[in-house]
Amino acid sequence: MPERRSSIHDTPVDLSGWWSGDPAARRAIATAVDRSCRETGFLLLEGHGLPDQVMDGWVAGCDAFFALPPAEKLAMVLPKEPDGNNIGYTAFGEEASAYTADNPTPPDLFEAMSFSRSDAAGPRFDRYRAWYPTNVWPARPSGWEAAYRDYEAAMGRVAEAVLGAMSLALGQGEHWLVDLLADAPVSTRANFYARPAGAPDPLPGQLRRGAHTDFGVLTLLWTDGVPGLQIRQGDEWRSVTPEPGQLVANIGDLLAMWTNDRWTSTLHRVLPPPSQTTGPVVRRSVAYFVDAYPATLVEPVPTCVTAENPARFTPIRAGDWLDARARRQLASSAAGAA
Ligand SMILES: O=C(O)CCC(=O)C(=O)O
Ligand SMILES: [Fe+2]
Repeated sequence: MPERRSSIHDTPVDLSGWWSGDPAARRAIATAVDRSCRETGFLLLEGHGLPDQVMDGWVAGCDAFFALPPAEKLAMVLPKEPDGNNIGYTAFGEEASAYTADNPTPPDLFEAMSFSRSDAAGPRFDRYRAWYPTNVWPARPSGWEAAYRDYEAAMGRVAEAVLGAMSLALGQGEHWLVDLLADAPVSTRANFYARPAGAPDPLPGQLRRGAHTDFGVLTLLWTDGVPGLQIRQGDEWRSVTPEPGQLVANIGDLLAMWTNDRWTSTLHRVLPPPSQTTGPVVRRSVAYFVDAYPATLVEPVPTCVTAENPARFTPIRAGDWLDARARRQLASSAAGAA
């Protein structure tokens, strides 16, 4: 039976009109973004301007890193910041995303490597330095940091366009989110989901990535096209499988709060390969997370609050929200674990 794909496949959002600056083209994109954000909180992006060779260069470095001997990768496990952003290597079995949604499960079947924005200099960042760690690069693969810089700059432009369209859609003027998030923590996480040949089937309830919502404002996701990502729609899980060249965008908890739930922060997960798969199945993804400056107060915007739909959230500082959510995803903090 063909897997049930999400309706977002029928209505990808084409950003190509954004780059001309034409106000009518920008408004049309904002309308499309608003529709997708209301319906699913997930968008497929085309015309996003991220050059293939930039993404390919970055992903080639990620592949080379994950292929290193385990000891070399484990040397990149860095101390966890109790309040702040974490960079470095996440070993297989270290995290379970579903804990953040109050659903204890066995650990997720992935490893990851995370990086922070590399332009966070100055007093405003120093005040919250733990949220803006300085990236640490392994000796191998060579050239990976340079590839990151190119990727980071190009993805930053995509994020600006999407945030601009979102701001217009919310009736706030196109610079609203871009300005509000100029100093936000931004992180990139390369995910590597390896199932070696002959691996035992996962434990009951064990996924490549457990069901969770993203904590921040906006996530831009590249995947290699290998299926697995699903989003929750009513009572169903629907598959999201971008075509080559498409990016996935989804909103996180903080934007759901800012929009007073006009846009939803949708539960999503990554399934393992079908049981009794004998050969190896690798899946790779790269997530670019835009959060919000820790001191920023997040509260429903006036354009999303009416007499019939009063504010559903009390104001919360972004840092308090992000920190509470991040603490819960370490496997060791699971309900019932030590
Ligand atoms: O690998 C994927 O497709 C999704 C990863 C994800 O949800 C995340 O990193 O938050
Ligand atoms: Fe996610």
